[in-house]
Amino acid sequence: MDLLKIRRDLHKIPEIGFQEWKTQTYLKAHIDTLSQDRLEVVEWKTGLAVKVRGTASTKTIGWRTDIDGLPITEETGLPFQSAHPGYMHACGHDIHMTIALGLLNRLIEEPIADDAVILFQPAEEGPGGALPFREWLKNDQPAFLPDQIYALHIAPEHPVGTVATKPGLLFANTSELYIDLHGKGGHAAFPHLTEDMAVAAASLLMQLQTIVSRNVNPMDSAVLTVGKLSAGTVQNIIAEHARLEGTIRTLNLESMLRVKKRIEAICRAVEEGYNCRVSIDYGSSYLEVNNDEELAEAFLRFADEYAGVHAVRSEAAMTGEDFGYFTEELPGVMFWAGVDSPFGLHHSKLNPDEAILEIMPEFIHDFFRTR
Ligand SMILES: CC(=O)N[C@@H](CCC[C@H](N)C(=O)O)C(=O)O
Repeated sequence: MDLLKIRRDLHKIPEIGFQEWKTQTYLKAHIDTLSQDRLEVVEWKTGLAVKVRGTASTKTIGWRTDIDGLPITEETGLPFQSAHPGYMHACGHDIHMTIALGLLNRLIEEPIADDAVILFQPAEEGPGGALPFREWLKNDQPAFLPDQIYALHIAPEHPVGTVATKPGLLFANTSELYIDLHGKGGHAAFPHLTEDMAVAAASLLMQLQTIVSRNVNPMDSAVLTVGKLSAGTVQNIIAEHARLEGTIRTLNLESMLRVKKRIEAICRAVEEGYNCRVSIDYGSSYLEVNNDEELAEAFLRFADEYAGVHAVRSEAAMTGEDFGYFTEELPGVMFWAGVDSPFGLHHSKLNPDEAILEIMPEFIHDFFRTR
């Protein structure tokens, strides 16, 4: 199986959450070329679940890969860069999918005792595919629901061969944040006759920055990032609409609720102070990823002794991952896997080292044997 070609083919066709139709077609076409003797494949929206029958199964081991891209214009200049203008696999899901296909191939070539399922899950970046996928598996395809589940995420800051994780809390819980401000716009020369939403939004953005520093216990942690701020139409019209788009990250639901209460209070004050209407939409939210203590320790021990792999005990991170909906109900482990790129996740120049493709499918296959 030519994993390099697969990764580059997938890299060219990034699609956002629940639009991954070309990706699904590509994955299906590839799976069709494999020996079908032990395989069963079911489709869910733009995703897929593939079961490989083991030789003497007592349980089902799961592997999850996400499959969506991001709305970012790629700037790597690579010969196989995105053919979809404005979209890019800037979070490594092309690498994740290729590793999953490589693992599938190894499970077919050399079956393990237990059954294995590989879940190709849409919409990790948003609005979140894991929760509805999990519910569908539970209700409609229980034979595809694993007893344990594993997943990786590429880590640009680590060299290839390094895997990093920890027992317990690994990733934050998240909520998207969309705030719209509406007021009276007008001519740039007559500000006293208008309510300028550009100024109101600027003030709101600065006030939001006080929440983490002033309202969250310093011994706890939270992030409030506004990634996009837009207002107005042209340079000489006072804006009647502004919009902030962001994300909130906390380590527990209680802090998430506290941050949201403060956002709402500040928005009410901005309404009053700038004589405008402010509406808040929290979009989609993800549960924190909690690694099973015992399985994470077993994973780290296995990785530590595996030739060519270096195991690191990581810190928790403020990254979000809807894999948390799997670890909510199933014992599982997510880990970082090094890809050594000077540009990080969600960067238009992210360029993971493809050498990871030579290591990971074999490593995961061998780890699955020990489960
Ligand atoms: C691994 C990773 O980068 N995940 C995303 C998940 C985004 C969740 C949601 N759209 C949000 O922005 O809150 C991340 O940004 O951490």
